[in-house]
Amino acid sequence: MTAVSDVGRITGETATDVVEGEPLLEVDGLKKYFAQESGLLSGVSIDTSQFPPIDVGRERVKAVDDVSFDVRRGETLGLVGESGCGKSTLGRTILRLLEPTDGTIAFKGEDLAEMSGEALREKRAEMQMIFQDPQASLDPRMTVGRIIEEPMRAHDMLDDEGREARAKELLEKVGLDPHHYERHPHAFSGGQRQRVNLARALSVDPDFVVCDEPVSALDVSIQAQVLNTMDQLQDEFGLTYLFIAHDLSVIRHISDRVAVMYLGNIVELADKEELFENPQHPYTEALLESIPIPDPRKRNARGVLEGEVPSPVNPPSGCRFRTRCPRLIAPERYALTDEEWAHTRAFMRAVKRRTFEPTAAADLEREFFDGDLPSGEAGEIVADAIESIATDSERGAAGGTASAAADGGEVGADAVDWETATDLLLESFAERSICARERPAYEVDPAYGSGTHYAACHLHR
Ligand SMILES: Nc1ncnc2c1ncn2[C@@H]1O[C@H](COP(=O)(O)OP(=O)(O)OP(=O)(O)O)[C@@H](O)[C@H]1O
Repeated sequence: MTAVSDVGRITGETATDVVEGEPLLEVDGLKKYFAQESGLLSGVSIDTSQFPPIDVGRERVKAVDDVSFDVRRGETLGLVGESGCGKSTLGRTILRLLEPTDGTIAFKGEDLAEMSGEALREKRAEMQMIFQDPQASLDPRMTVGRIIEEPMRAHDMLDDEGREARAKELLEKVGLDPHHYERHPHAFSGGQRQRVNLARALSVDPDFVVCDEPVSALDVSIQAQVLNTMDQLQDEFGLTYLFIAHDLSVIRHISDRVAVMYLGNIVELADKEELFENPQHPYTEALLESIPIPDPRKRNARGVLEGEVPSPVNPPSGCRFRTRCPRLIAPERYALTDEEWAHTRAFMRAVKRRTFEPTAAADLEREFFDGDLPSGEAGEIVADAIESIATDSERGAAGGTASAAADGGEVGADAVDWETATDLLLESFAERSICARERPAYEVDPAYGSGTHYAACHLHR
């Protein structure tokens, strides 16, 4: 049970309106697009849903694109994903530090997305944010006492004396010496400064705190101490956390449930143990496999995420992870065996990334297909792709690749037509996969506990 300390009770209202375990925050269909000014031509996009259909100079960065989840009172929901996948934007949009493009953000049943002016200002006391860089977020000219009192002053809470008493009490609660009330931020270490930030966030007695990479800038040894303090404060103050981090070991330490974000979407959400022990999305699996393994003999077992995160301006259709996914699903039309598809997929990825030196067609067939191309239409497509890149093929004569034949019909490694092969393979296989056609959203049976396990992957269809 959560015990709310006296220092927490200054507004006379302690979120008793939402019972522990019930949703405190319900996010539905949330989008945050940024307009991005860009170069003359790169900025021209065609949007047939409007008139005129051409939109000049404005591209939209789809940082958060249709995200739905809830955060239950008293829990810590971890939010993890690679850099640039939209975690900070999601956290800030929820707190209305950024204007949402679409969707609802229900906090204790009231839609923050619709709120403005005084109503929103009042709500802000109930929701606070802690940022990554404790240095940058503390004004060096102010004493820590004043820094902690600032939000109380902004929300007209208590009188001068009351604020000072509360600031000193909070210093103690976050593990600092109340006598340091008059000190300036520079007198504190990084970990201590983050504790000052915690005290400041708690000063207005919030129910909900978005913590954006709060320990990423700290030494590993200090991280655990600050996380433990955050844990204690959560119990004592009855707090609910949305905890953003790219570091899975930090997420594992602090979270009750974990949401995994990729390119503006939540791709998996489950109880912590379920997510770590029974991951069901290939992106989550890849993230877990890329946790550094201390034992150097096991390093080769590490999975590595291939390629770059695509641009959020023009994200892939269907499942956003499909362009990097090692488990892309075969298009139904070819009726490939698992082995044929595994070979085809590996070949397609290798061609796309140009990870091999082209050789004779028979060598490529041996290397990628054990000398045995898939049967039927798929096999013909693969044979055509091989034809485009093999060093012994008659590309010019086949008429497929004019560039190869342009200099006297000499076909060598430099005339290899990677582009034709890549386009052919991607159009025939990747673009015809269900992964490219439909956005996945499934619930799977949990192996650990009984919590809901959401996995946005068509492997669960
Ligand atoms: N003000 C902005 N204008 C345009 N694009 C933005 C803006 N803020 C963020 N973005 C873009 O939105 C995407 C998501 O960024 P965001 O910072 O939310 O990701 P993140 O997962 O928090 O990454 P990091 O951990 O690196 O902060 C990125 O492509 C980023 O470049």
